[in-house]
Amino acid sequence: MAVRFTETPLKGVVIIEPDVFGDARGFFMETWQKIRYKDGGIHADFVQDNHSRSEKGVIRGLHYQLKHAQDKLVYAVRGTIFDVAVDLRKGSATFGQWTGCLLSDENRKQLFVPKGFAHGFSVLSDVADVTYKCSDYYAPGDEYGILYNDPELGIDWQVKAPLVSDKDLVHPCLKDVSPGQLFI
Ligand SMILES: Cc1cn([C@H]2C[C@H](O)[C@@H](COP(=O)(O)OP(=O)(O)O[C@H]3O[C@H](C)C(=O)[C@H](O)[C@H]3O)O2)c(=O)[nH]c1=O
Repeated sequence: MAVRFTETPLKGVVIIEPDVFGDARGFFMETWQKIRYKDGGIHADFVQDNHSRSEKGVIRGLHYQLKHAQDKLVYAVRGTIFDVAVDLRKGSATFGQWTGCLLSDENRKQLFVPKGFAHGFSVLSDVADVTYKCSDYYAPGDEYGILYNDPELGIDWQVKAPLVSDKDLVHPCLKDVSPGQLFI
């Protein structure tokens, strides 16, 4: 078998299906391997691993960084999330469009979200543990967001009555973001 890399409608956002080796004890999988992922077009040099745990119905996002923009490799170690990327690249043919992918401890898929995209996810299972590799360091002063329920984005998060942080409730809609806070 080989790791499968599948392009999404948003160029650069890639669904990855690593090999999973099951046996009577359980399973083993490599969740990232630099050369193999480079061969698959994932050229990010990751420097930080994150892990967040969320309850059912949580939506985290839509977040992005500018000066310290991060490529992200997202993986649901436990539970099921609907992982979403929104194209914020000025001049992109898919600017303002979104794509989403179910990532779970069943399908063991990953989503690669490159710089230039806002990222967020909703939690469909009782709890979800999400880990993601980032290609730049956390920069608290370089955090930006888009309102998760921006009517023009029309993202179907597949959750009712979402639990969202106060911070995420006050992000602007994409149409209200100043051009200087989008990607060249
Ligand atoms: C992102 C981050 C946060 N933190 C600290 C700062 C806060 O005290 C606490 C929670 O942070 P926050 O509420 O920003 O966490 P999320 O809402 O999950 O943010 C993430 O959500 C979406 C899905 C993303 O893609 C980004 O990685 C990130 O913005 O962790 C750190 O120490 N390092 C970090 O890299």
